[in-house]
Amino acid sequence: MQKITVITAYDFNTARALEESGVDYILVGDSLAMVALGYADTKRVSLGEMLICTRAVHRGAPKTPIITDMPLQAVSKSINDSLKAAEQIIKAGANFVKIENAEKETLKLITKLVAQGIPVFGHIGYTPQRFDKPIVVKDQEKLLKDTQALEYAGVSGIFLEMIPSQISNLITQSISVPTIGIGVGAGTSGQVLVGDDLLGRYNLVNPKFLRRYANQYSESVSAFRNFIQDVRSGEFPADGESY
Ligand SMILES: Nc1nc(=O)c2c([nH]1)NC[C@@H]1CN(c3ccc(C(=O)N[C@@H](CCC(=O)O)C(=O)O)cc3)CN21
Ligand SMILES: CC(C)C(=O)C(=O)O
Ligand SMILES: [Mg+2]
Repeated sequence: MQKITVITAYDFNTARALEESGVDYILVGDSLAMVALGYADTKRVSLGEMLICTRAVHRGAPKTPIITDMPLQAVSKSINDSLKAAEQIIKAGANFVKIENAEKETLKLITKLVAQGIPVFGHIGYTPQRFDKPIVVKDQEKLLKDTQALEYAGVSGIFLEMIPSQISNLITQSISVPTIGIGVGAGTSGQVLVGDDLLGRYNLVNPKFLRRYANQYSESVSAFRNFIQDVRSGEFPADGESY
């Protein structure tokens, strides 16, 4: 089977480029909290902010399946509020919601969402909404139990973040839904990276799992500097560049 590819996007123009690239899924990750909004972590992003980005991505990539993260603020309330939040995310253009961890309350929520026809991806291992800093999660027994519980709850697939590759392989072999890995080795059904990370556009984290395919941050700085220099020296605008 061909591997599944997932890349995050938070805005219209990045979504356009992703749709043209032929990626399998676009993830509107709550990583947008850090990457697009400048918060210190993913915990404080609001449902409203996730909705704005989901709508923008849907406009840019109307044909690509979109997965949107349920923000912590939408899952730490009553189950009814969480259900309403998920409905709003789907109305904004997402095809799936993704929810971190496999605790009892989370499994209950997933079961209800699936029963209402809202497809869900799970996310276990390092789950940033519940941890203060990145760690590798190694409790094989718990991870296997959690995956089975998520599959039973009806998830469409499971994101695995920062767990040892042997455990990730074991999980992938033991369930019938696809696994999407980040920092868990090559044995998963697919791989995900944050789009801004792989473009070299966001350089405030440097995880081992990150491969950079461009250096857009430094390219941006030098393009901005060139403009500034051209304006200051009178090189811009030239005669043909005005009305
Ligand atoms: N831009 C970005 N990329 C991501 O992959 C990402 C986010 N944001 N935000 C949400 C989570 C957080 N994730 C992260 C964030 C940082 C590291 C990281 O810097 N790891 C380093 C340092 C670990 C440490 O501080 O101890 C590493 O070497 O793995 C890993 C995963 C993955 N997700
Ligand atoms: C790192 C991926 C899996 C994610 O959850 C995000 O971008 O928020
Ligand atoms: Mg996330």
